[in-house]
Amino acid sequence: MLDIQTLCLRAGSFEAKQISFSVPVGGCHALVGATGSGKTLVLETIAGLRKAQSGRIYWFGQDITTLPPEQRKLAYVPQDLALFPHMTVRENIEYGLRMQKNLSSGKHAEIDKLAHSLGISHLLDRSTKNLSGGERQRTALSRALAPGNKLLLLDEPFSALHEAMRRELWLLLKTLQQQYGITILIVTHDMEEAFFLADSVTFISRGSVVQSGNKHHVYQCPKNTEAAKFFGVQNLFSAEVVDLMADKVKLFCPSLGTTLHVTNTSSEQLQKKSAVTVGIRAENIVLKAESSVDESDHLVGANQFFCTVKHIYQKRKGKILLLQPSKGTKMEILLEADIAGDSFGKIPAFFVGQELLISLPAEQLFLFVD
Ligand SMILES: Nc1ncnc2c1ncn2[C@@H]1O[C@H](COP(=O)(O)OP(=O)(O)OP(=O)(O)O)[C@@H](O)[C@H]1O
Repeated sequence: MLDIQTLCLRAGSFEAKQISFSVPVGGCHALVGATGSGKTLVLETIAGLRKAQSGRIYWFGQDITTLPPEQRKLAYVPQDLALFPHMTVRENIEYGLRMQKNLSSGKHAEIDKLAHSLGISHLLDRSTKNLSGGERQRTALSRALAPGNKLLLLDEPFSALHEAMRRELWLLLKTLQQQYGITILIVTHDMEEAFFLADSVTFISRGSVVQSGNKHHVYQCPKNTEAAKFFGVQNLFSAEVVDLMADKVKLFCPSLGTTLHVTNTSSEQLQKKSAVTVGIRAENIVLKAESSVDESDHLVGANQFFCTVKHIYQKRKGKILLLQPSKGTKMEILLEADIAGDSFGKIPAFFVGQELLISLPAEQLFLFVD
């Protein structure tokens, strides 16, 4: 296991404090957070390029906190890849083994096999200067894996690549992980990448861990408003607690001009009149078919209200609608609804200015006290 225990570090005026998380052997863990939150500094400290102020780093039961980088038995691929431009692809890949004075004829065969697995056999004698982005990534991964270390640290490895190439390399990385039994710690901004590659995630903000755990749990139960925003809860609004019931909490949300019932929430920290934040993912907003809207508006009640369509964005499949609540506080509050292709049977056409009845299902609402 890679076990990071209460790691503290400093770079200039920036401090990362009490960073703790663990990655089981053979697992993949994603370190995520906004730009400047300290992800690279944490990775560099684990790699041994930066000194920890306090805390411990264990890899496979060994305390590696103070070991020099070359004794940590790990591979590190920095954001800029740091390929040697004056060397060929093969010389780059062999570099680590040469440093370890471990380049036997058997190792040459292993490198050929590794290059084959990474699809760069035909590039081995080329200079790294004119490689494409994807070829550079494959070369950097080969160089990292060649010495046979089983812990791979990757700093935003695929961020500069276009979507199709990124997906191809995700699949390649998964295959290599299984083939070579590698444990991976990856820094990424990209939630899709984190969810595709990793089993667990740690979200850090301003140098502190906000939430760490299984990726599904973190996605389904973000700990606070900041984590919710980061994990894709696009719609977040201030509200006030009106009533606490056994199975739900009743809120009033001025910006939406409506009463909301929220289930799936613990009311322990709540009191009547508590200020809270309520949120919903864009894909969980439900549009009601026009035929179900009664002229007397009797359908409009808790969790259901009319909105006007302000903007429509086309997606590859479906649409994003930006909706203004008709009875809200008339501030420029917009709800983002992500309408999948299969909803079009209900409402065949959308247009700006259209009035729609929407529903925010009580069990899909998040409630935060922060
Ligand atoms: N050597 C340094 N001296 C002073 N400050 C530094 C140094 N290195 C990094 N920082 C600062 O520390 C903070 C965290 O940097 P870090 O590179 O870890 O962020 P990050 O989360 O990896 O960001 P990004 O996602 O943009 O790469 C930033 O504010 C950065 O400017």
